[in-house]
Amino acid sequence: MPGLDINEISSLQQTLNAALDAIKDEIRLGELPDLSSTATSPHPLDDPNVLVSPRLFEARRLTLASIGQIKYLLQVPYEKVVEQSLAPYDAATLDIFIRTGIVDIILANPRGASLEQISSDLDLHPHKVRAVLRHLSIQGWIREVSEDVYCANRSTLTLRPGQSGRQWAMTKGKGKVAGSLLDMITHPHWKHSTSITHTAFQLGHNTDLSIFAYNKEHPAELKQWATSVKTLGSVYEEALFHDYPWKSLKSTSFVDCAGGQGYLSISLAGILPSAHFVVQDLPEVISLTRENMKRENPSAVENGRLQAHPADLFKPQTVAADTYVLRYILHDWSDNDCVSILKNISLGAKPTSKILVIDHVASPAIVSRGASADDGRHIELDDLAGCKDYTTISAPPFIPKNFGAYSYMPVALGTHLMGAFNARERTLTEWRAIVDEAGLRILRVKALRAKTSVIELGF
Ligand SMILES: C[S@@+](CC[C@H](N)C(=O)[O-])C[C@H]1O[C@@H](n2cnc3c(N)ncnc32)[C@H](O)[C@@H]1O
Repeated sequence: MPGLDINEISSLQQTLNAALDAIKDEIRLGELPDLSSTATSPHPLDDPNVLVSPRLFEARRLTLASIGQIKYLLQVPYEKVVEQSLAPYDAATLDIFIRTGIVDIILANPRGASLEQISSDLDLHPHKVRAVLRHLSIQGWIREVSEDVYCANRSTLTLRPGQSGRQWAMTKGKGKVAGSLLDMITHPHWKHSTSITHTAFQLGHNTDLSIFAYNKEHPAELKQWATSVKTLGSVYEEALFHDYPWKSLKSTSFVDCAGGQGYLSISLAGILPSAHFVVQDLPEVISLTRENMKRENPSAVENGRLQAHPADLFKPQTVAADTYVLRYILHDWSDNDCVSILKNISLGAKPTSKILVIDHVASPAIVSRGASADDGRHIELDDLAGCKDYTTISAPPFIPKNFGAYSYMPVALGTHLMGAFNARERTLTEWRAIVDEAGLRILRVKALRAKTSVIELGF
């Protein structure tokens, strides 16, 4: 048939089948429960802090990437345009689901909540509630078990109060930034600027302030923003502690640069009992950090093993430590600012110090007809059978190097970082350019069973 690349569809089918076989195999070997879309209790695969085997982790990446590529092969382009232009309603319906309390009613009724019950309990119009619920059903947030009766599923569980999904979703503002992105990148005076005060954030919020200065003036928003950022760290904590060899660093002193409310250092203090930690951040954040530390580990605060001090990333580092950690920091800043942050750390560091950058390492979206990997290695799914140490596989033919649809979250987050900070997620080539410019070296990059990696820097 003209235009139909039979090799491509056959290759993707083969990749998808192999990935699904590996998932089934690993579920059996790991004695994990079967996956079910009707289950109402979480599966170990649902929690990023339950570490699944490296082969299972990679097989899931590959499955989601293959499904994405198959969809792009088959979907009618016009319908794809319509679907994508309607994407703001994906965010809007999720927001309505949580903020009106519809999700809580559905969660409280394990056999299903009827449209009538939901509408009358919340005093909302049933036609409007139905539109929202149908939208959410086709995206897998709930199940319509009989006409107009809705049940929770495994995805709904992350929207329970206190859960990471709900905490992330409660931070507003992405719509305003996205709505001003076109004006930002075509702005007559700002279009070539990389300043944090020349972004869609300023245009969408009608302010001159950077997102950090704006949050300082809006303490409730600062608290909510900090809570959602915290989820990005806490959901990948097990992967970070397990897949990166913290103990072999033999480091006794850490500075957690722009460490926010100190959660990373609080957790690291638990696994490295003889190390000392200094968390640095802006003065308005450090008071929250101190409260957290006292609540979470009072004895480490009393004996000085956990400290919090105000410090500016753009001033010379004053603490000499074995290790400096920058988690989710450099992706908020332009290249020049990143170079300046790294140079300022270097001013206080020892020649033997290391700097650990914990951030996403993006890959280009190149699709090749042969398997491809960033570093020239060739590792297939079955090479990971029985492996305990995590390593990434190479992208098979017709799967993008960045695993395409699987990378939606970091790629979209990168777009948001551009709109909010004039920053971005970087590829290894881009990381190298910054590190070279700062007079440092990349010692190694350790991928994690997460959306982030650890980039180890030295002098
Ligand atoms: C995305 S949060 C990351 C927090 C923390 N590293 C973590 O992983 O949870 C960015 C942090 O940078 C801090 N920050 C922004 N500008 C700063 C500056 N000039 N000096 C020090 N900290 C700064 C913010 O207050 C915020 O806590």
